[in-house]
Amino acid sequence: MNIFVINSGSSSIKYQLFQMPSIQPVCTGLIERIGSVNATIKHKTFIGGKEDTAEQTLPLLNHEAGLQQAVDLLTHGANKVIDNLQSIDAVGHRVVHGGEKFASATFITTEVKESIHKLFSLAPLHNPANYTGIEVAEKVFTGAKQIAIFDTAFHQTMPEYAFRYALPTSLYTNDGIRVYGFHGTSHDYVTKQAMQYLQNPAAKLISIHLGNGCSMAAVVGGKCIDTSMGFGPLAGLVMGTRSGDIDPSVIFYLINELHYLPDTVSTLLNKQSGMLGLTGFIDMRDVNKKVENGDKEAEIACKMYAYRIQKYIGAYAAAMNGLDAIIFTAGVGENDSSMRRRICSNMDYLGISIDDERNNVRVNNMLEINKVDATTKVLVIPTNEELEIAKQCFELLGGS
Ligand SMILES: Nc1ncnc2c1ncn2[C@@H]1O[C@H](COP(=O)(O)OP(=O)(O)O)[C@@H](O)[C@H]1O
Ligand SMILES: CC(=O)OP(=O)(O)O
Ligand SMILES: [Mg+2]
Repeated sequence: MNIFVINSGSSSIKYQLFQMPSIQPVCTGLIERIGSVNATIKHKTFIGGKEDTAEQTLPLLNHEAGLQQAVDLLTHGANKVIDNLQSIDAVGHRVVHGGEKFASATFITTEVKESIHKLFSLAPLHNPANYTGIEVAEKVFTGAKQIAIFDTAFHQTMPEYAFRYALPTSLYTNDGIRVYGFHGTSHDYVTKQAMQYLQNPAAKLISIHLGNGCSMAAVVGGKCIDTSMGFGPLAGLVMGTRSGDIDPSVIFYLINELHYLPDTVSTLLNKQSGMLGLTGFIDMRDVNKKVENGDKEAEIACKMYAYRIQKYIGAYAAAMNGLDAIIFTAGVGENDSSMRRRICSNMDYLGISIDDERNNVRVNNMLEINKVDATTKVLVIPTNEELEIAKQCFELLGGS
């Protein structure tokens, strides 16, 4: 069964084609800097044990243009992997916000699309791009089932005392204002890997997803009990362009005293804050270069980024009344050993202590980086949201 997975981010698209039940992709792709004249596409194919990569830089003004390009690469040129688009049986879409409605993989109908559309304002960097992905896929993969996998679904197991805000009850019951949580597919994937590795199906785990968006989840026995993002993907950790937790009084001050408009505040917190606001750079590799050159602002930004994560680790160890392992994943979590070192410093009270030599090893699969005698495991686990999405689609379609 051919399953094509689309993971549309704010400025990137990741895609993978699987011939399920094989979990080895036939091809993978990464399109970055969408919205610019210097967008890049990296299209990798894995056929007959041979890996091939095609790379190009081109103008891509929006997600639609990006997806069209990906579709062309699937069916044309030296790196094509299928003869025609009709051979795709299902398209799995990562959808960031699904509200309270969706707790598992869902066939996309007009009503499902409406629900995704209604949530645009709560996930402004993501749901519009996810929606475009669905519309394009419906047009080009006309023979395929369209399936949505929601970032919010994994967090639906949170207890009510963890997902409610202390606001008047009607704002929850009538208006759905509560914690939803995001990156669920990633937290689900890496915690399952960790449980298997630890051979402990009841493990108390903290999953730390550090990409452009960053979030953490406390997971006991495979079930999420708390997470750092909230009503939208803006709360919690310091991110590439998002502020994470701030006192809501700041927003009133911006509006009432500094005369910001609500939309300008939204843009400020979603697109101009985080590492970008603190250092002028979104990409942690650029921030790290500034730190190496002795830049004080970049140093304090990295300290803030790590300190926020340390505080959440403490909170989640308390929430779970114990801790077996913490997991680092996504772009920064998987690749940035200096940030992992910062986060794991002065955490021996919680049994967290990393081995510098192991922390600096670079591999593409799971790595245990704690000292051998540390009581809490520290694992680096590459996430694979696309594979998890393909598996959930396959299951929904009756495969096993
Ligand atoms: N070698 C590296 N060192 C530090 N950070 C890295 C490295 N490689 C990637 N990153 C970070 O990973 C981020 C992207 O992570 P990713 O999980 O792909 O994010 P997203 O899915 O949100 O686009 C980049 O912004 C960059 O900061
Ligand atoms: C929800 C979210 O922040 O996703 P991403 O990290 O892909 O931007
Ligand atoms: Mg991501």
